[in-house]
Amino acid sequence: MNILDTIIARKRLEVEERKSACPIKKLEQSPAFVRKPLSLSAFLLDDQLTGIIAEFKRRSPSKGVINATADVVQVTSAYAQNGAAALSVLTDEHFFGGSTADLEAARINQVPILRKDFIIDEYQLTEARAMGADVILLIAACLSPERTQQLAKAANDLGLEVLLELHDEDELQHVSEFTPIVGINNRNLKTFTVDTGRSLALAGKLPASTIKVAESGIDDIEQIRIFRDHGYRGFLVGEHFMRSPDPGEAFRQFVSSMKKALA
Ligand SMILES: O=P(O)(O)OC[C@@H](O)[C@@H](O)c1c[nH]c2ccccc12
Repeated sequence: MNILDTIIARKRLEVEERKSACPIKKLEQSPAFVRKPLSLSAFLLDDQLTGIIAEFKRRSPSKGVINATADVVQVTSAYAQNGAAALSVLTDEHFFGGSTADLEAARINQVPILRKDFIIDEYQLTEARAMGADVILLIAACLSPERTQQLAKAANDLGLEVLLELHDEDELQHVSEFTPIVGINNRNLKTFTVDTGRSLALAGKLPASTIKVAESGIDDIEQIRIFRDHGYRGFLVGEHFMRSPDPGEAFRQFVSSMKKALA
């Protein structure tokens, strides 16, 4: 079994446990349920912002512990105050050290929040809405095209936007009217190999109207310039900031150099 299969197998059990612990009706009573979600598309297309979706990630199966001490409110607030177009917050506990509480804490910020998790069931969409997320991730590598469409439509019906994550050309069939924002993950979730050429290779194969996001392995401004030249409007960056003892400050410095370099 590859790592993605292992994660999904565990996720299925977790979701069943969560369903019995907290019925949908209860999730729907959460205060976050009545707020109007923010639009990732609008924030990504806002030229005053950077296009960066800045991630809060404590650890990962490929890298182990990335940052054991970072404070979610401090870091995500620094991201938001320094031009992040959106926040990505890991909510998977077992493999990434994230939690619902992390996302709820990040909600003090007025920028879109992506619930970064492995979504396989409608219940997780209601959960995402209840914890205050604006956007959910759907990973083509662990869903059939039909299932992707169903989940994307259900997410839209709940007022959530979707970031559809693809890794290769075969997964293009997952794209539908419900997924106008597409991320190309440079990391293969089955083998962990990272190749930023993935985003470049797939850029031209997406429908022209797609809002494109380059994901993973991004650690310098020159890469962002190249992605932009290939039509990318979004850049999902985690480790490069989280690796720093002060990820918020690392983000601020990155953005300041980026403004100078890309002015
Ligand atoms: O830390 P990086 O290399 O900057 O990558 C961020 C993000 O793209 C990565 O965390 C990610 C992309 N898709 C995922 C799916 C699940 C978990 C994590 C991810």
